[in-house]
Amino acid sequence: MSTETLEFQAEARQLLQLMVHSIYSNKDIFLRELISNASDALDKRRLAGLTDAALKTDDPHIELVADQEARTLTVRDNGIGMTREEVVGLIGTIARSGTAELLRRLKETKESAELIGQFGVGFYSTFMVADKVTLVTRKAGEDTGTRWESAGEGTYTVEDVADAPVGTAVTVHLRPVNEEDGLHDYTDSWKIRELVKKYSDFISFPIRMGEETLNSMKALWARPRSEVKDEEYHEFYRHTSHDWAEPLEIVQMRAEGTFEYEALLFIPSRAPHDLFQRDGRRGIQLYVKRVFILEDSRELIPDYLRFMRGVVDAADLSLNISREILQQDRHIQMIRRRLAKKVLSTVKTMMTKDQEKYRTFWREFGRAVKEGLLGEAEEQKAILDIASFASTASEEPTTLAGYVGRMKEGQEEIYYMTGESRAQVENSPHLEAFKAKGYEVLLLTDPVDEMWVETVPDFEGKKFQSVARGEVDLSADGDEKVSEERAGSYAALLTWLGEQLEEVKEVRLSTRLTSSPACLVGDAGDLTPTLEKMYRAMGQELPPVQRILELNPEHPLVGGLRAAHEQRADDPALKETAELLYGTALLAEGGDLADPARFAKLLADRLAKTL
Ligand SMILES: Nc1ncnc2c1ncn2[C@@H]1O[C@H](COP(=O)(O)OP(=O)(O)OP(=O)(O)O)[C@@H](O)[C@H]1O
Repeated sequence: MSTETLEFQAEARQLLQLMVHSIYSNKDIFLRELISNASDALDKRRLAGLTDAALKTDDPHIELVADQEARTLTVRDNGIGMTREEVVGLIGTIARSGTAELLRRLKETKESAELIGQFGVGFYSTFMVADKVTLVTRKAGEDTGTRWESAGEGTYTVEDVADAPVGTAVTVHLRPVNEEDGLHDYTDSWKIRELVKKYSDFISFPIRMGEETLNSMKALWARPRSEVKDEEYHEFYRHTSHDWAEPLEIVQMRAEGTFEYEALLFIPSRAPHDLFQRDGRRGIQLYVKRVFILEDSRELIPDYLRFMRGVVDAADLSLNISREILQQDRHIQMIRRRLAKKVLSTVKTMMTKDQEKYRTFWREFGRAVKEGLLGEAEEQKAILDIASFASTASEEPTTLAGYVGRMKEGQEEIYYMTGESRAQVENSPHLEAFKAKGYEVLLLTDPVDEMWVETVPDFEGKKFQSVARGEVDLSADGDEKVSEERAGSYAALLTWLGEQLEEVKEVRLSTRLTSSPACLVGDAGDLTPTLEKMYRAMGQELPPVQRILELNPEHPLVGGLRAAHEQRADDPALKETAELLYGTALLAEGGDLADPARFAKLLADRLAKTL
């Protein structure tokens, strides 16, 4: 095939623009990106060689060649290489799903360097230092190679080459040195040594310059923590996670005995953009005796900790292990449990040692971690210990231990209210009496909250009790309970209302209200309105969930309605009042009226009469 000139895909072009105008202040990183890609390609070739011996190489390595006269730096690997189609598909376009989102956010924010790092631009970073980049590659097992070249401006060329060795060579035609602009002399062997040492020391293949090997190739997870500099951990994190920001915490683990493994995990400092996407990236890299085996092994960490990054190196697995086998392997399941436990205990330590860090952790990942509450009892307990929730006590979230510590005398249960937002929940009528009497209520507004409160029985023996469900009795001494006498005087109204309002299954007097006339509550096992909505949104057919209408006998509207009902039970206007009362209760908790137009008309007619 002859030379073709092709256009970069629109998104790729935009990213390139950002690179050419160099938004990173640190331009040095292009080298680690190229080395990182070369290392990945060598991993892939080794894996391919396991099934097809013809693809093997005896001496996998990365080679750096600087030419001071020509002002070029070449990074060459004898890895898997690319076909012509792959070059066009992988280098000319950006397939990653987050890119559109990234570009949208880049337009909105100034922290572009950080953002970009979160998504990783890899190869394109070369255009920060180059005015032209040439890539020559041949895929292992193919006869023809491909030459790709671009000045980073909109187009690139591709052509076949006959004599390329297997692997990939990227030649960066360097722009003039400009120290002020952070553009160093990348043909200087000292500079190259420094950068390799700094960013790529842990790469497990030799990085050579001439006869010299520049990196130590030591697996970081195999070295004692005291011997490894934080920067080294951070570089390694960056290599495995493609996250620009420093990790929040490092979690290291080693197990000896019948099944040996080492783990070096990182808690990122912020949630990845795809944390809640089904096809989002998750999982941990699996190594076997220092040899890379699998990317993103979901089997190694429970799903609720899917944001964790890092490496597990297991000594006793086969190098040929497949995902299918991993899923069933007993040892892998054990590793997963142990890692989860270790991560949770690390966070627990963080809570006492570094509050700020803990708060960041929970803010970024709490929503995912809470999914673990739907799992096994042992994990539930560990997660409840590190969880925080919004609460009526303060603007800051509280831990459950904190809540229990503030419980009022005689209070047996942990009160909570679920809903869609803090504002909606906090102002809902159900909370009135709790607020008035100084009971703290947890405000649970994540979708997963609706579910775990159903399955988690208690925290330290204190049951979770919804303030919007079942009967509540806030009166330790009984004086606030609805007296028999009062109940009797309302009996007729309650029965009548029950007949008028088809939507409710019962009408009763309430002790949870102080200023609102009415509210809607559920029975203990009933679906909450939010859950009902969620199920419907997922396409499930449900019979309408009937709730209980609770009335505040202290409210003039309720008192007035009783008096009116005694005098003229068959007045049709009373039925409308009942409807308005019900509709108001629904609106107050943020619910949706079945027939808003009818409600609006009834209300407008009533208001007109008051003028
Ligand atoms: N030296 C190489 N050998 C073989 N394939 C390569 C090489 N460099 C890049 N590629 C291919 O091109 C793709 C795109 O590379 P690029 O550096 O832009 O992104 P990435 O490495 O996938 O992501 P990130 O930058 O986040 O690490 C790679 O995923 C890989 O498939």
